Amino acid sequence: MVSKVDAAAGRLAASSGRAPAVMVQGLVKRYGSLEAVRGIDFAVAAGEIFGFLGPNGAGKSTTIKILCTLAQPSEGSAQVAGYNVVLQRDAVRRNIGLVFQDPTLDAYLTAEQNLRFHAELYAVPKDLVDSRLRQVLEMVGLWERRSSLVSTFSGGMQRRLEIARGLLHAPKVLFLDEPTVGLDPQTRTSIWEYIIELKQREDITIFLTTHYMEEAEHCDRIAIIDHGQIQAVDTPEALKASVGKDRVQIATADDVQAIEALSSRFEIEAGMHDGLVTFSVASGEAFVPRLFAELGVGIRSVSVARPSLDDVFMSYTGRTIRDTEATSSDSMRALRQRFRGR
Ligand SMILES: Nc1ncnc2c1ncn2[C@@H]1O[C@H](COP(=O)(O)OP(=O)(O)OP(=O)(O)O)[C@@H](O)[C@H]1O
Repeated sequence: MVSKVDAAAGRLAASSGRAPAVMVQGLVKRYGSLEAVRGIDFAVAAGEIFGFLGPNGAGKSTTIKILCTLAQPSEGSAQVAGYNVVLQRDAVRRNIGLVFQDPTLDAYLTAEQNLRFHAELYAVPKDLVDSRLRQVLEMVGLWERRSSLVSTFSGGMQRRLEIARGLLHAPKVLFLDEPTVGLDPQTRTSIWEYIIELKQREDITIFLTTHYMEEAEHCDRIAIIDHGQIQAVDTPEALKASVGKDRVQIATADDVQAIEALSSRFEIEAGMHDGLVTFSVASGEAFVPRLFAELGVGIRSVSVARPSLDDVFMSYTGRTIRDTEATSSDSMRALRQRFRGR
């Protein structure tokens, strides 16, 4: 029998002409009696930007830890860059880059010294180090600042340098945990420009977590994870289409009467939101003319919104993204220390 993930991986391989960069099959992780990851399956195509979204405690960090070889699965298996994360741990580690949300740079070294140290750790061939160093520093716009101490860098510059460092050893898969958390909107935009450029310039797969819905829009595909299970995996467009309803908000001359009329004439359940009568319909565009013609209550304004990723998230997890603001810094800090100290 062909499993769901095999079928998905087969489609991915056929569409990209290459083996999947990440393959996860029946993955389970238990901490004592707690099942943090409950049998998940997914595949990430080579060259994809794949986003992992989920509320706090959903199992995102646990899954990333397993993929980065920092935790052992209780059941199931995972391959990264073609290597088994349990049986071929060193090969996996050589082929991945990690960027975590907390700074991991040595602030009292220059940008270049930080990168050279990393090159040694990862045994980048000596004759390649100079050219590679220049390439990644230019990519993140820090070549001119290579001799400055990291302590003089802004938060955004440090994050860019972290990304440059994560790329130095030319990993096949780059894991980014909340790459823009804590940064101002302008810096977040510029980090995303680097991520998208990275995908075009380097032959790399990017696996990231984010709780910013507008960032999830940049991903080729998103997996929504909740209570240790994957609730949905698809492109942002397809996920939004799956919600299938537009949100209509109207300002009326009499809101109570309008809500009653929507119920009696159209069998639509409406409520008040932001001081406006609010409801969902399959096609806002088609419904609005009927609304004006048949509601029987004065309408002062109408707005129609297509489903957002927030609506998608809500429909799959029952929570808004605001409830899920990530506070995983402690666990990621521990994870990073273990990885660096190996
Ligand atoms: N080392 C551990 N020992 C015991 N329980 C753990 C351990 N690590 C994680 N958990 C539990 O496993 C579940 C999943 O945690 P995980 O950190 O993977 O979630 P997450 O989606 O990354 O959330 P966050 O964004 O808050 O980090 C949570 O209930 C968490 O408390």
